[in-house]
Amino acid sequence: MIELHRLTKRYGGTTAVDSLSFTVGPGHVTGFLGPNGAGKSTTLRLILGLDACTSGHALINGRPYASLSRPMHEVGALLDASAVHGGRSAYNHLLCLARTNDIGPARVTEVLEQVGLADVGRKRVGGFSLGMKQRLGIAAALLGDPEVLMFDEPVNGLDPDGVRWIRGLMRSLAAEGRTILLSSHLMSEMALTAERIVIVGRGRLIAEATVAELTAAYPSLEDAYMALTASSVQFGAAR
Ligand SMILES: Nc1ncnc2c1ncn2[C@@H]1O[C@H](COP(=O)(O)OP(=O)(O)OP(=O)(O)O)[C@@H](O)[C@H]1O
Repeated sequence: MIELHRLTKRYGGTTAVDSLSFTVGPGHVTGFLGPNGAGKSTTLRLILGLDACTSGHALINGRPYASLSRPMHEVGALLDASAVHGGRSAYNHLLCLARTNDIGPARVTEVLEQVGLADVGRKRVGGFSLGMKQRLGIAAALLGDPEVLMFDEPVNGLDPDGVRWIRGLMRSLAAEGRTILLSSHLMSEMALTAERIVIVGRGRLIAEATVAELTAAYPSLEDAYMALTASSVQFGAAR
């Protein structure tokens, strides 16, 4: 479970996350939506302790990230697939991560197979396509077999086969009773993958509802999103 209590982050005069409170429960995929600059990535970074919050707090299974003794066993995340050392092989990249959390090499082989990278595991990550790097980032998130998983735009760069694979993976991880928070701008994918939706705009909570509730109230999830975020879009192009 992920719990946010009045989470706030200011960067100078910019309030990226503004007193944000919501809970992400286990057993289903929760979609995390919002316009560009709404504060989604900042929120994910705050949950993972990669950035210090200004006030409020975020808890993973009831505890702040910093107090988790073996964090990869509790929470896994894909935030930025390109944040990998290009000179290392996929296998070695994962092995380095695994060692920091007492995870053995057999698990590295297992997750490489799970994400479809077993055949290129010994190749340098620098030569990987964006889609391959996304798969590697997902493998890293899965390494510790965590109960809580967070993915920021995981389908970026994936081919249609990969997009379908991600959809199935997210749903099966949720069906295993895990807590899945999935950030994406692809409404059609979100409608097929998520059961619950959290929408933010300008750092604030706009809506928290099931996909079924939103699609009952609006013609589609995309229509619901457009209506609910209409006054929160900061970077709309001239029409
Ligand atoms: N390190 C930082 N320093 C200063 N401002 C930042 C920093 N990180 C984020 N911001 C600002 O915080 C706000 C929220 O950004 P964030 O990246 O969290 O939004 P987002 O919802 O993930 O956007 P997108 O959908 O475009 O990825 C933006 O105004 C952004 O410019």
